[in-house]
Amino acid sequence: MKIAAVIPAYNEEKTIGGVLEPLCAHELIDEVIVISDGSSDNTAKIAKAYRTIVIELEKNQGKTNAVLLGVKSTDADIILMLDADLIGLKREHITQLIWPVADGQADMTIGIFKFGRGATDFAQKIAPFLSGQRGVKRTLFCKLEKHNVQDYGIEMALTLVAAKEKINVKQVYLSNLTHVMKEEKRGLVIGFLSRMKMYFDIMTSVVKFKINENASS
Ligand SMILES: O=c1ccn([C@@H]2O[C@H](COP(=O)(O)OP(=O)(O)O)[C@@H](O)[C@H]2O)c(=O)[nH]1
Ligand SMILES: O=C(O)[C@@H](COP(=O)(O)O)O[C@H]1O[C@H](CO)[C@@H](O)[C@H](O)[C@H]1O
Repeated sequence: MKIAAVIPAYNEEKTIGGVLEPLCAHELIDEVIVISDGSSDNTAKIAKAYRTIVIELEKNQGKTNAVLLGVKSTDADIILMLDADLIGLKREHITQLIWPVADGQADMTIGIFKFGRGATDFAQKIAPFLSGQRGVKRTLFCKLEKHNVQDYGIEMALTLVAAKEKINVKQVYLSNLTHVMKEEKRGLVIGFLSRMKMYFDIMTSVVKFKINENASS
């Protein structure tokens, strides 16, 4: 059974090294694929210094496209999805996300921050289905194709497909892990506007899913 980590990264030079360090050292991970999504900083350069495959997109294509390109580039049976802006990623978090899927206890894991930072813990407590930290059986990605998901819609779409297919989903708590929030990366105004765009992408993904389901029933 082959396991690949897929890391979408858009201008994450400050944090990507801290994600790749434990990932590349983990014995259960066969491949680490970084998709630099039109980054204009040193994200790709830093990623290349590790045991990784780096796909460099010339233009920004959005998180969903970046992840799906990464999945298409590997024949791994299990995909570990991780964001490149995590702070505090440890070996045990990686094991927690992949082991239930590798061991057949679950088809997808969803990682929830706990004891990281108040704001990011709270966001994941109220919307665990949005988390970008997941172990996912490859077959689940095939079921996404007809939904034409874009930008920040991928996690919501995976969650909806999993519920529809009644597949086994396991939530795992990732202690002392957090990420850099949009407002911290881009400033309050642009960060807030990016957050609103993200919610729009998520809603669009729900609407597309419902329309497709109604059309095929
Ligand atoms: O157009 C984008 C936006 C985000 N990301 C990556 O997707 C992950 C999750 O993004 P996040 O929720 O942190 O959003 P952001 O704060 O980057 O908008 C991070 O690794 C980003 O670098 C990406 O590859 N392309
Ligand atoms: O936690 C959240 O509310 C959002 C927004 O994250 P930021 O705090 O703006 O980095 O991020 C989560 O949801 C996104 C959409 O599903 C995912 O792409 C992120 O990976 C996830 O962390």
